[in-house]
Amino acid sequence: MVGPANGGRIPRQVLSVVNGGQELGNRAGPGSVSGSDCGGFEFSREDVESLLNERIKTKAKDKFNFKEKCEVMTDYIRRLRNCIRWFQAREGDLLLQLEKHGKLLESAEKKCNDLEMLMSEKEEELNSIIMELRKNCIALQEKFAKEESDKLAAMESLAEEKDARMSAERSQKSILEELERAQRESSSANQKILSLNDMYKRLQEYNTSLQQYNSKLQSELNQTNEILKNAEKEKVAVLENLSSLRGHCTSLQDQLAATKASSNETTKLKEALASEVGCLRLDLQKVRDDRDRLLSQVQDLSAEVLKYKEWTGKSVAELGNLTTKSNVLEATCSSQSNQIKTLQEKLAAAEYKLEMSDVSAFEIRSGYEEQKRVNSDLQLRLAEAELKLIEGESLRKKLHNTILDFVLPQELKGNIRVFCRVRPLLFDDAAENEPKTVSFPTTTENIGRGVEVFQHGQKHSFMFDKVFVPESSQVEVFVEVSQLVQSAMDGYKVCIFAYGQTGSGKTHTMMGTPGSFDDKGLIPRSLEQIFESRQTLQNQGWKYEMQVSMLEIYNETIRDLLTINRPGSTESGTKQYAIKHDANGNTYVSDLTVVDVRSSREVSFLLNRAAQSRSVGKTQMNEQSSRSHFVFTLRITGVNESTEQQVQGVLNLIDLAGSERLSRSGSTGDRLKETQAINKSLSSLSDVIFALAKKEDHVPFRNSKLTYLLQPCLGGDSKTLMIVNVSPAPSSVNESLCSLRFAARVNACEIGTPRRQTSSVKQLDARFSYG
Ligand SMILES: Nc1ncnc2c1ncn2[C@@H]1O[C@H](COP(=O)(O)OP(=O)(O)OP(=O)(O)O)[C@@H](O)[C@H]1O
Repeated sequence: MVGPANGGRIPRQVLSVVNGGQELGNRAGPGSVSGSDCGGFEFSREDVESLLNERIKTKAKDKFNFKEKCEVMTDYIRRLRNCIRWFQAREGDLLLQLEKHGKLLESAEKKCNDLEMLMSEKEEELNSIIMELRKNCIALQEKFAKEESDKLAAMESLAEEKDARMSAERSQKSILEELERAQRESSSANQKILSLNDMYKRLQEYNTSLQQYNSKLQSELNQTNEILKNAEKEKVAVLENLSSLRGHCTSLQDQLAATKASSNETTKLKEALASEVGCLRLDLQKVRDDRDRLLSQVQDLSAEVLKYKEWTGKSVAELGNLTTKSNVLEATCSSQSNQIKTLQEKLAAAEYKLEMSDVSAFEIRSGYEEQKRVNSDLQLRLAEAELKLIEGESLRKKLHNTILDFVLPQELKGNIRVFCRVRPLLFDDAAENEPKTVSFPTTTENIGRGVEVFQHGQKHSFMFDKVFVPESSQVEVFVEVSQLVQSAMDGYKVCIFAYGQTGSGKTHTMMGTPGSFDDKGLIPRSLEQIFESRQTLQNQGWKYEMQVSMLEIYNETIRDLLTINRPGSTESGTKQYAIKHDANGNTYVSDLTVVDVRSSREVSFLLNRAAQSRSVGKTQMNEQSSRSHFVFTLRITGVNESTEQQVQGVLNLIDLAGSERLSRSGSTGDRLKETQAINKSLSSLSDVIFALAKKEDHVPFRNSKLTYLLQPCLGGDSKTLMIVNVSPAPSSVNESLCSLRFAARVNACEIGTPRRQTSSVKQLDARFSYG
């Protein structure tokens, strides 16, 4: 290819032509040189070629577009031609129409002139009307102005009314809201009323069902009481039967033994007689042999005599000798015959005797067999009776611990029950001329349960589970608690404590008068009952082990009352006894002496020993006042191997130190300290009881040794009885009221539910504990 003569460069003007007259300055790439710098040769050949190619491409595109445009234009021209043709065809019609329209236009012009005339007339008319209207308008404007002012006033009043209406609307709205609320409330109240009615109905139904249940319970109770009575009667009858059977059995056994002895004797006699008969038979044989021998001798001698008689020549002397010899022999022979006779008689008698003894031996043997049969019969009946007794006893236990507790509601009202005992007036009380301060209501519902105290002419009434009047004996008090004591044998933790002011009769109630049969207190009586019942239950396969410990809490210090102090030893006084509760709810005191006991006599001995170690002192109110809390604990472990049952009961009997007011007790020095310690621990006891009653999260058991020791009895699952002792002395009325108020609050408490501690024999835990 031949390029331009300027070395392949194309002048800018040429490019401009190629490019359709467009300037290419703005297309210059990097490295291009401006025209002024290069004397008109600005672009390279390649650039131009690419530009040309581009231009060719656009031209080709434009050509294509132009073609399209041509086609459109051709079509357009064709349609225009069609139109022209159509117009040419319609030209005549259109001319005719034009003419018609000219005429019409003329008539219209005419009409228009007429109308103009009419219009001018009308204009005049209208002008007059307008004038009139203007006048009217002015009048109307005046009226309008008036109306306007009226309107303004009306608007103002309207605005006022609007405000009023708004406020009325607002108040209406609020009233409506209130109404709505009231309606809602009313509907909810209605609903409530409905639900209350429903609830009332349900309550009524519940009430009737409760009443039915109550009457059912009552009838069940009556039935159970009947059953209990019958069981008791049966038990008594069985016991009587058993004892008579036992008596009969022992007499039969005695008879049997006597019969056996007489049978032995008879056998021995028979054997002696048999040996005697043997001897006699031997003798007889001997005598018979002798007799035979002698007879043969006599015969020989007789033959000799005959021979001698024949012999006449023999001497007479010799003959005489022989005769005497023969006589002697005959005499011997006859005496021996006699002997034989007597021996035969003796033998016959012995043989008769032997026969008789054989008969009597047979009779005795048959009698013995008969006795044996009767005896086994009796043994069977005895076993049956014992079985019945066991069943009766277990029924008693069941009834006692479920139904009785349900009815006399230790389990319904919690584990604390309260008895009150008012002691008789003592000589020291010196109240002869003073009016009585304590009395007992006699109404049916209060009798035996109510007590009234009069202070400054005002009556204060109290109700407890049981109230003992001054005339009540120790036995009467014990009868009421004996069932509770029995519970300890059945595996319950039982705690009985006496509370009251100093000199009110706590020690009398708990310990009584030592050595007196009638005045024995709860502790010795309980122990007697427990050991008696241990004896009875032994026949049913129960084996009980008892352990005793006794301690006192004096000035917040524990003292072991069973420790054997050598003279001068202060071991017990210095030892630190720690109260511990383990994970199983058992409480024990470290290092405390625990003694195994087998009889109530052993316990009495220990009680005497403890009584000698107790801290007692004299106060203005009591000659022999207990200055410490005395805690007697009997742990009972019973195992029945035949039924594989095991029970663990604890009996805590507590004689609390007397509450007293410092002013009245006349305490000073050590006594004052004692009294303060006593009062502190008693107030801790009341704090604990009230915290439990209120079901508070924290119960201050640790505030005193007494409450910490009794923690399982107070807060746990034990059966607790508080006996509040009251003095009827008018001088003690304030203290009596305090004690009774405290007891009444305790009585109203509902704490815990008693639980029996039973397990299988394998789970036996022999450790000593308080609860
Ligand atoms: N029920 C009663 N019948 C007869 N006498 C009684 C009775 N109760 C108490 N007494 C007599 O009252 C006196 C004081 O009784 P007791 O020592 O038992 O009181 P206390 O409450 O234990 O006193 P303290 O707290 O000071 O030890 C004693 O002489 C006791 O014999």
